[in-house]
Amino acid sequence: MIYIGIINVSDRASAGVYEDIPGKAVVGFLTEWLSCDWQPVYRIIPDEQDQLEATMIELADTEGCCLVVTTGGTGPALRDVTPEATEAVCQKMMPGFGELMRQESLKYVPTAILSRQTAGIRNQTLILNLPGKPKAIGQCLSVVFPAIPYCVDLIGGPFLTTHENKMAVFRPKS
Ligand SMILES: Nc1ncnc2c1ncn2[C@@H]1O[C@H](COP(=O)(O)OP(=O)(O)OP(=O)(O)O)[C@@H](O)[C@H]1O
Ligand SMILES: Nc1nc2c(c(=O)[nH]1)N[C@H]1C(S)=C(S)[C@@H](COP(=O)(O)O)O[C@H]1N2
Repeated sequence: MIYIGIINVSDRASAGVYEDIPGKAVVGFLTEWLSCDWQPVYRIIPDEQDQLEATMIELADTEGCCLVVTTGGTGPALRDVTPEATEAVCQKMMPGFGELMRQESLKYVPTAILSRQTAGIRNQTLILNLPGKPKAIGQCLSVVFPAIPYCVDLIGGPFLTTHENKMAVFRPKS
């Protein structure tokens, strides 16, 4: 089975003040796009760096997720520590993901540059940050997703397939 982790990083969602709209949106897009069998491994946690690092490590190392998507905690506010946690648990950073998502988000909001969203590799897991705004989820995930299956191939993960009419992915011919 292919496992994909989804972590909603939000003080308010973890306290039950918000319904977890961003996390559910990630599951919704992946369900629409992926044609392979997969299962979500789902967590909602507060913006606490230690807890976030421990959760990323658990989903990558123990649950065996090939991809972990976080939502929220990427901004400049004091409690926003998702990029720091991502960097702390990854051996390799993948700055192109953040660059492309910010460029795309700028088409929608001038505050796109306030997100420090990034991505990185922990062993055989790609960890990807999305902003917490529900609308940002699809805008950001759809623009980077075409490169994700090949990235997962390159780190020795499972072969992710998609419905071509919903989400066309790109794998260079070897
Ligand atoms: N379920 C939701 N419903 C409506 N808006 C949401 C929801 N989740 C997040 N947002 C919006 O996205 C913004 C950023 O979300 P994020 O989860 O990073 O929260 P935050 O601003 O860090 O606040 P906190 O961590 O205290 O909950 C929120 O300020 C809010 O405007
Ligand atoms: N596509 C998109 N990107 C976005 C936004 C948005 O509404 N749509 N909001 C921005 C704002 S206002 C902030 S503060 C940062 C960080 O959001 P986060 O703390 O919820 O991760 O994301 C930015 N990126």
